[in-house]
Amino acid sequence: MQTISTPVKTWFEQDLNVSRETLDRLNHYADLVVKWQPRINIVGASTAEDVWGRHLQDSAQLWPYLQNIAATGKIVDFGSGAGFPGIVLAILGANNVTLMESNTKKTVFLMEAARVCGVLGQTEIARERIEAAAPRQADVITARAFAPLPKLLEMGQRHLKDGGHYVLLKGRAFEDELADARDAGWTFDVTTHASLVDPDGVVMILKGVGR
Ligand SMILES: C[S@@+](CC[C@H](N)C(=O)[O-])C[C@H]1O[C@@H](n2cnc3c(N)ncnc32)[C@H](O)[C@@H]1O
Repeated sequence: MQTISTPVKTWFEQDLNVSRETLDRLNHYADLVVKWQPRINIVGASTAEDVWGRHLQDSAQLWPYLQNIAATGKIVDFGSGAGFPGIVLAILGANNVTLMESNTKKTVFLMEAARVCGVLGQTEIARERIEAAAPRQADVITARAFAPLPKLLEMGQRHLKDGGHYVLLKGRAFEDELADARDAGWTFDVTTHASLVDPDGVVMILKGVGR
């Protein structure tokens, strides 16, 4: 079992109000990430020591911004890697999550994680390059540590349905990325919320994206 600090556990139990069963599934997932880490380097080795704080909570902090669409809406997670945030969102209750990941070893891990965590029926694991994949008609596109904003929007618009939006985890360069996206001709309404995990990072929500 991976160590979970008291504040992180309290946040999951009280702020997210997750059930015992969901916490157990997240525990299975955390164990699997750490077990596979030496084999395929799915997360940074140093971050595997605090998989709950660095990866699970970081991903789960998106949940309050997605909860209202998660039952029926389609979430497409770009460059899911080990499943952050896509697998975490499925465990929390998102019913229709597409995990787009081009690396074969990572998609093998994602299949195993989805099976072990009981979310295979809620997830599509797409071993594809996002630029080449068939349009997915997403209600929401999520991404963490995937690509700078102009590139992400370039790839995303084809997969987003009319009226869809982005919910992104962004690091300290988020203001520069917003400026770069505007310089590239993108228009959007943006809201940012301080990250609970990265002192310089934000949850970034982009609506009405166009060019
Ligand atoms: C830095 S990792 C981040 C993984 C995960 N989102 C996380 O936060 O831990 C970026 C991932 O995007 C995947 N990726 C990069 N370009 C891609 C593309 N064009 N299509 C699909 N996946 C891509 C890589 O294989 C890699 O697993």
